[in-house]
Amino acid sequence: MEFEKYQNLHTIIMLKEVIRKWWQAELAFADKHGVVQEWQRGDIVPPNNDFCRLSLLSKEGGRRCGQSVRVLHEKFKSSKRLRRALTHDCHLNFTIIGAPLYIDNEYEGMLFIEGFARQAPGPREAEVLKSQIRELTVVDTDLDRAVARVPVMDTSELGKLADLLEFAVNEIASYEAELTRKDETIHTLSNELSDRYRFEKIIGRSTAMMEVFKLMEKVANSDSTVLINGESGTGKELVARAIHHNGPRKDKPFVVQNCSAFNDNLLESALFGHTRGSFTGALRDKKGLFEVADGGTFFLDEVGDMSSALQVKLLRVLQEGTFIPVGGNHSKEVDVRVIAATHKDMGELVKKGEFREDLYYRINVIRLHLPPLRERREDLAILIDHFLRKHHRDNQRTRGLSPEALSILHAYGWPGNIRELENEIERLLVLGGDLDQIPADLISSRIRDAVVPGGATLMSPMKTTGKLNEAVEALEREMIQRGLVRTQYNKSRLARELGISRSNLILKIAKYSLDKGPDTGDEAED
Ligand SMILES: Nc1ncnc2c1ncn2[C@@H]1O[C@H](COP(=O)(O)OP(=O)(O)OP(=O)(O)O)[C@@H](O)[C@H]1O
Repeated sequence: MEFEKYQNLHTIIMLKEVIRKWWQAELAFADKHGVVQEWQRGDIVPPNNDFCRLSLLSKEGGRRCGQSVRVLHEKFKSSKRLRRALTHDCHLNFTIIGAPLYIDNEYEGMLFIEGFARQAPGPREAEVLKSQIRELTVVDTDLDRAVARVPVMDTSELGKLADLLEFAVNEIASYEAELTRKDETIHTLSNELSDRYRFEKIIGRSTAMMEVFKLMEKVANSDSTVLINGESGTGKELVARAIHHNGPRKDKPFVVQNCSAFNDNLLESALFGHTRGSFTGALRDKKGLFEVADGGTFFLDEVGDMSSALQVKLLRVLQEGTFIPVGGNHSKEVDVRVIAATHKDMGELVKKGEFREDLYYRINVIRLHLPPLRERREDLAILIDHFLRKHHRDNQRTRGLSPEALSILHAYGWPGNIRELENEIERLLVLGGDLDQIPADLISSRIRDAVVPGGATLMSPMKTTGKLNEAVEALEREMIQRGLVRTQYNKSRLARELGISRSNLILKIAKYSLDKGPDTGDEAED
């Protein structure tokens, strides 16, 4: 379960605010394996308690913090009867309080707050704390001040916090129950819809696509000519096929020709066929595609690119159902439904005299406009999901995209529309096939750079006022700190990612006291 999707719940936003304001603490979530995904990703909001901050941001300390959270998680996991908030003392002897989240009677993880003492540390406890933290990391803070600032919570405060946490998990559970109810309704509705429309390969829930489906349903059973208008990659051919396969001509051929693919002579011969000897190389009679499509549907893509001579011939087929092959004397008769498509503004072409007005009115009987992906962003999530399933190979491990990868895909403009999206997802599945989640750094640099220039990650908003050099240092420190956690302290890899030398990175790590000391030699790849 992804906790990210609850971050925007009004209740969770309010609770986070209240907890920050009254207890200067951060609400966090450990998943059903006891893992705090945000910590794992290096997305650590520095806690108010300096000891916890120092510990969480150091390698060994971070491991121990995770371990302490897991102990409380194991308690919940071991018994379904434990539904109320519980506390546990962490490796630094501070309290963690957590409440289990149950969805559909299944344990899904716990919400927790950590890092406060039940009473102010006495001199002996203070000494123990100081020496514990010095063992874990290089200390950049006045520890006596840190001891004095340790947040303290008495039993009655703790009770309030427990109530809030229990309230939050109940809110999430009811939200999920509501979603499941909605999903079931949508499922039933969409089953009914797909029975009616049977356009199941065309994915889209946006209002714009619903209009398209409605119109498709109307035109599928008629014989009218349809003009599909839309940018490249918006699904014009897919829609044309669906109209054909859902209409009375479905058992007859569906033929496709792109009118911009050939020169005029070749296109004429491809469309209408030719007779033997009609031009050099015409060794025998050849059927044209209109004849091949007889009884079925002819999809003429990029119809706006047709020359005026061919426009006349097309008009004749549409009006009379007849044509004369290249070099022939006799006209042939066919029964073909034409679906034309273009990415151009046909009205404009008519105005400029580049497209015959009579032909335009003949093919523009029913106009179906396919909106570009950037105008129906609400379809992005289901399209991504659809392509992940479509291109997922059997026994492939990956379950989906990381939250950061998803945010980048959602922020991108998709000039190449659905084709571009499909290609990108297919590529990501190939590259990230063995990873649980596909990380953002596998996304094509073209897309990443368009969203976050320079390849930076999507970070929390930075300070935009104050001294520039301080802000730059703060950003540098944050990028290195998160990068160290993300790469599990693999400095060579991080230096490569940041585009600096390894020795420069080590200098910066020392400058910002981000490591415990000299290399321990236990890095994954160094
Ligand atoms: N709504 C959709 N749901 C699922 N797949 C889609 C959808 N729209 C398009 N696709 C997929 O995107 C790709 C491009 O679609 P298609 O070839 O129909 O676009 P087009 O508008 O005809 O493009 P062009 O104008 O460049 O020929 C195809 O693989 C198609 O299956």
